[in-house]
Amino acid sequence: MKITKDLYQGSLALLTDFYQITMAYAYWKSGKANEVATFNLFFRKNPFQSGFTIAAGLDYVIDFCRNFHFDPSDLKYLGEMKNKDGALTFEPAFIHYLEKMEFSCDVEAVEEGTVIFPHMPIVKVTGPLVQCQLLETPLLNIINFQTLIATKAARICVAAKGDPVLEFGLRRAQGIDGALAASRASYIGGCTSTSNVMAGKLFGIPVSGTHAHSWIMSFDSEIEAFKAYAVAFPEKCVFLVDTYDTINGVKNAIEVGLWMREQGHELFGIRIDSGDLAYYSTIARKMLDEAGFLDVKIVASNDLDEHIITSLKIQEAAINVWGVGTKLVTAYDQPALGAVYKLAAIKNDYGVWEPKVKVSQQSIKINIPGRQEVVRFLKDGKAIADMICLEGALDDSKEFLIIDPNDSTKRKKIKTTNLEVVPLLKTIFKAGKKVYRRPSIDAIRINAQANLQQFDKAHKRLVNPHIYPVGLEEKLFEMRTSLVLKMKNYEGE
Ligand SMILES: Nc1ncnc2c1ncn2[C@@H]1O[C@H](COP(=O)(O)OP(=O)(O)OP(=O)(O)O)[C@@H](O)[C@H]1O
Ligand SMILES: O=P(O)(O)OC[C@H]1O[C@H](OP(=O)(O)OP(=O)(O)O)[C@H](O)[C@@H]1O
Ligand SMILES: O=C(O)c1cccnc1
Ligand SMILES: [Mg+2]
Repeated sequence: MKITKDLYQGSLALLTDFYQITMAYAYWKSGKANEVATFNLFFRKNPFQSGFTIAAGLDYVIDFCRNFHFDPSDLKYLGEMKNKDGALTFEPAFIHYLEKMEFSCDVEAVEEGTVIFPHMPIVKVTGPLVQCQLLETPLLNIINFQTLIATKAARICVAAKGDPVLEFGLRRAQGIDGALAASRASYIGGCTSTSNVMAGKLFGIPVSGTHAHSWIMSFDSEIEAFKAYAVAFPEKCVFLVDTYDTINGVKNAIEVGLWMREQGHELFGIRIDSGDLAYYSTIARKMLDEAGFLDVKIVASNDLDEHIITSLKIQEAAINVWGVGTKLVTAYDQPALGAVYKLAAIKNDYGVWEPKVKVSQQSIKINIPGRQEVVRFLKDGKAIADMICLEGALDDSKEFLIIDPNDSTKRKKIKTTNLEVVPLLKTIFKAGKKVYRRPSIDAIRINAQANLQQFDKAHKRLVNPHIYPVGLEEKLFEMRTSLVLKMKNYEGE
């Protein structure tokens, strides 16, 4: 069994819900497969009651689209599929059609590391209806998870106030790919390194780590264990001090630190992994300082998240580095983002785009119809509002009224004079050809930090953040309202 060896290489086309294939077949059979459509990928609520979200996963989406094709083994599997009555599920001519299918869509997307908000298209796919449809599930699978984890990591880093955050999640992550994708997204969100060596190799993320309790337990004494570790790693050596008795462990770390100093080496840090982290870190700091180890770092771990880190900061815990695993990579308090992928427009026989809407009893679930753009308005480098508008709206006017999609009484006037207007959607594929240069993972991480800098700290507050204004441009709002009313009448409500 090959586990991840072939992942992201060759065909991943069957990594989709069966209904995408059945729809593809039915589109093909009814002659609709090549109608041109636009789908938008967006989410409806920031995760973790956060005031912001960090986009991640586009690099996987690019790989997925570039490799989009059906392998002979995929075609065989689908071609041999039978209904209960024994008849083939898909006609051979459809299997042949899939064999010849080449990715030919336009893709626009928000770059990874960008701060994003509910309702805005994060990925916009335009192309043959059948291809757009087949992309729904894999695109959601990729973007939902990585965006969720990048956001969790960013929140943890906000709590850590600039201290390094080491991602330690592999052992508790959701399987192999969950772990790899989580390490990548955590780094984008601001973590300093991962403990996952494979993620280090695959994505070029720095790897780092300390040692486990088992290392200490395998020796007759803690001192012996520390010394042996220092011999193996005289630089950047971190001792785990809580195997038997934390205060005694710190004493032993100091003793071995002095011994290292005699050999011309400096102890880098200690790690505390249990007990009251505020209490023990404060005592450890005092002991280390008094022994002349002012630069020795104190690493803390053990079920940390943004809220415990905030609490430890308030308690003035003497912690310099945070090791965070389970609650980061599993997005413990909200395990899914809930982004969706909805049809927004179809080109009619006359080549004119027709907006499409899905009506719902819950107004938050009504999608935004039509071909859209998203822009961010910056004033003196600070983000003041985002606008979702119909394509071309920015060419027509310098003044806009934006309206909250969920509450039409919330409105804001924007005059673009003196504002920087930043379009958020970048062209990634044009007619199936990649036109976007993929940034390095470090550039993406820097982009996330730079993006977060543009937002007032009120939006980054971890609890009850101030809601950042994102509105529909007036004409789009009105078009949406009238389309919803029309569709409701049509359905006789
Ligand atoms: N001063 C503190 N303020 C708030 N939370 C803390 C503080 N110190 C530790 N914590 C958190 O409290 C929880 C303690 O968990 P738990 O009681 O399971 O661990 P422990 O008994 O200290 O360690 P272990 O079970 O690993 O030996 C952890 O989530 C930890 O991060
Ligand atoms: O707590 P997390 O945020 O997931 O960070 C990773 C944890 O993994 C390690 O121990 P492990 O949990 O395997 O054993 P322990 O519970 O005995 O410390 C490490 O010492 C941390 O406690
Ligand atoms: O390197 C560490 O200290 C580490 C790695 C994984 C999990 N817990 C701790
Ligand atoms: Mg643990």
